[in-house]
Amino acid sequence: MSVDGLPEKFDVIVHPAPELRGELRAQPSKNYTTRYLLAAALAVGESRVVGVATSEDAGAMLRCLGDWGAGVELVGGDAVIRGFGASPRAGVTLNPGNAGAVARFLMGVAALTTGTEFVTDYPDSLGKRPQGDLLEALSRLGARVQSRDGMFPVSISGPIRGGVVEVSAERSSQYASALMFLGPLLPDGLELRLTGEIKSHAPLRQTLDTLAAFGVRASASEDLSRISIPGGQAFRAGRVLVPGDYPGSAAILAAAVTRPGEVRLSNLREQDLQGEREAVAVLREMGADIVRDGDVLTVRGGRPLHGVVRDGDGFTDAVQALTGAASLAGGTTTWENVYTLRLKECDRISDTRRELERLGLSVSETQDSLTVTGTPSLAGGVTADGHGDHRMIMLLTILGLSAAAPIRITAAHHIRKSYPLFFRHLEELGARFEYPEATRA
Ligand SMILES: O=C(O)C1=C[C@@H](OP(=O)(O)O)[C@@H](O)[C@H](O)C1
Ligand SMILES: C=C(OP(=O)(O)O)C(=O)O
Repeated sequence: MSVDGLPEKFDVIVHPAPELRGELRAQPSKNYTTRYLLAAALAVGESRVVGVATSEDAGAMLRCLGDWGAGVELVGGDAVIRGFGASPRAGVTLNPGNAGAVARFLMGVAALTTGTEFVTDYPDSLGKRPQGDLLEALSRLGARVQSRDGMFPVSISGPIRGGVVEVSAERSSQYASALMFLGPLLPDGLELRLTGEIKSHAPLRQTLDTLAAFGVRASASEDLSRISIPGGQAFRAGRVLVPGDYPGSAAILAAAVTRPGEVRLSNLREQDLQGEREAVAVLREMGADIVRDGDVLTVRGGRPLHGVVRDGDGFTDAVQALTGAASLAGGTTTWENVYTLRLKECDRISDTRRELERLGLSVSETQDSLTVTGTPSLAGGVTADGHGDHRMIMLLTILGLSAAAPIRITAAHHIRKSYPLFFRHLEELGARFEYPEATRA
């Protein structure tokens, strides 16, 4: 039984919510869960990752680390990891499911082994996402690499010594993060040169933060184009606490600002490297009433909102949620510099335009931007395609709560990739859902 108690595969019917009211604790951060679990496995000895996420991506990381030889035990809400240090088991086939960051981080570390295979049971999602930039960097460092045109399935064989290497950061920051986990364990370390226009700076800083939390030395230029990681280091086992998750909470906040009522969301620390923290400022700029008291945000919903023009790259995983608010706001919103959204679980620019148009909204796109003109009176009464993408499902749910008639979202169980309790949390606030059998995989 999954943590949400819902069927294995389901569509969701989202009923209009007259108001949202109540208190929630933000779920554990996706990005810190994946990082802390990996760093714990790269340490020798026992680490405790306190309050890990229960999502599919967290499960994928735990499963792969276990397959590589780490001891993995879930104790209450914590993960106790006995690490394999610099010696993950060779000759293993890993399946990271649909988890992009997990897949990329593990592919970097695979250069420590004399051979690791990567497969996915999500050929239409992770299987279509590009891995070439990372594979090229590993290959230039001397690893033997095979792939299907830079995509899954992939095989990587080391060992390698390290040194100076360029890696493109134009399509994803995850390639550079992957090398940052590998670098300290190589004899010669890594001098990373990030090429192209660097995207997603925030997750790179979260990786640096994680290395520091595990006693690993690394230094970076201010613009992150040069990252220097001395070799021959060890990750130091210890105890780390996973902070609250801003990307998933952005969806709760967007739902709360667009309905009448009052919602308190705790466990969201103010000083945090998650870029999606900016969702709070963006919603305020749109006219939302959100007040912070320490780690608690209080939203008084139902205020009229207006559109904004923003560079979305700094809060990439909150763009879908904020598009939910923008779709219900007066005027037009544009997210600029969001090309990388095309390379996520679905094409979050074109697929979003299609779904919003199906709901009667006026939307346009360029190669690297998305523009939506909002409406305070959404008709609903349609079936929308969740595109197997948790963040698309969050966006459509936000709209369903405000539409005049219910919206059905296909294959809504994919919410579990990052936020298994999303519907349950909204139910606690008064929302109403039905969970009929899924009409697609
Ligand atoms: O490093 C990470 O944990 C992540 C980096 C981001 O990806 P990109 O760097 O591809 O934008 C983000 O979208 C993803 O959900 C998690
Ligand atoms: C894009 C995402 O995840 P990943 O790249 O880790 O699959 C996300 O969480 O929205």
